[in-house]
Amino acid sequence: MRPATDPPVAEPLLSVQGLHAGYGHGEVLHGIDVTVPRGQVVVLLGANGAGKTTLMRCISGELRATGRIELDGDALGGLPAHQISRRGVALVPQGRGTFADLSVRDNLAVAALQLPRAERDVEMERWLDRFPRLAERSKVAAGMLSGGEQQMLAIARACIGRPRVLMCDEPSLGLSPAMSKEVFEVFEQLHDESGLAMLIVEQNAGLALGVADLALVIEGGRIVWRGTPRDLHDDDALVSAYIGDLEEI
Ligand SMILES: Nc1ncnc2c1ncn2[C@@H]1O[C@H](COP(=O)(O)OP(=O)(O)OP(=O)(O)O)[C@@H](O)[C@H]1O
Repeated sequence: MRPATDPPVAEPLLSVQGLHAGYGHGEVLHGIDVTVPRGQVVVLLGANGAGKTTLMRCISGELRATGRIELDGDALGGLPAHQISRRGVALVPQGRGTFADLSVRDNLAVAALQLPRAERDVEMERWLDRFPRLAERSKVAAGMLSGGEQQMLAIARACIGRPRVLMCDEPSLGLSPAMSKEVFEVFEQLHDESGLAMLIVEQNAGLALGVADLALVIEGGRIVWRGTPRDLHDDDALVSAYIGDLEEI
């Protein structure tokens, strides 16, 4: 494994420097540096318990941390989660974070509340057009949707506020291989259409690296490797530790 040195990167959009965080007295992240360049997709790989979710929770303002978190040069550290979301950082959490008892349409309506009133309906319709399966089920409670439909709804909810960075924690968790592929196709389309920058945590490394511009490996709360998917592919130790099946790259 080679040292975690920075390869040349495009202009940073989201930048995390020297981040320390944990729960109670136990530190989980020990000085994390992560950059999501403008218009790029970054995939974060790592074993269970390495700190991936914790990092996303810190960036989204759910968990306090020390260190610097900046979006386009503006400090986000210390801001409450709703303000970080308004600045343009959206998180699709593990477990999707939709309201199970609300209909698909109402889930979108709640997410649209962050937009100016005049734009809410248009934006909701845009996302229902975008996901015809959600449009067909717009009156169905989110809790009654399939896992894949719930994931699409969660992505639509996150995107409705027009984020500048979309973070997604284990989007394929519990989904069939076919549905996981569909979710990653959505990421690819979103990225191609609008150059949306993304930070994705995903266990299915083959699938995630297929859409990634950059990959990071986190171990024990430290970033131990960073590079392109192709670099990762060439590193036998990393492949056997984190990937196994590279057919998707
Ligand atoms: N709410 C919490 N309270 C105490 N410890 C926690 C809490 N959440 C996570 N941890 C601990 O922090 C460490 C990092 O957890 P985290 O969920 O960030 O890892 P992860 O890389 O996302 O793993 P996974 O793939 O299992 O979700 C683990 O040791 C975990 O047990």
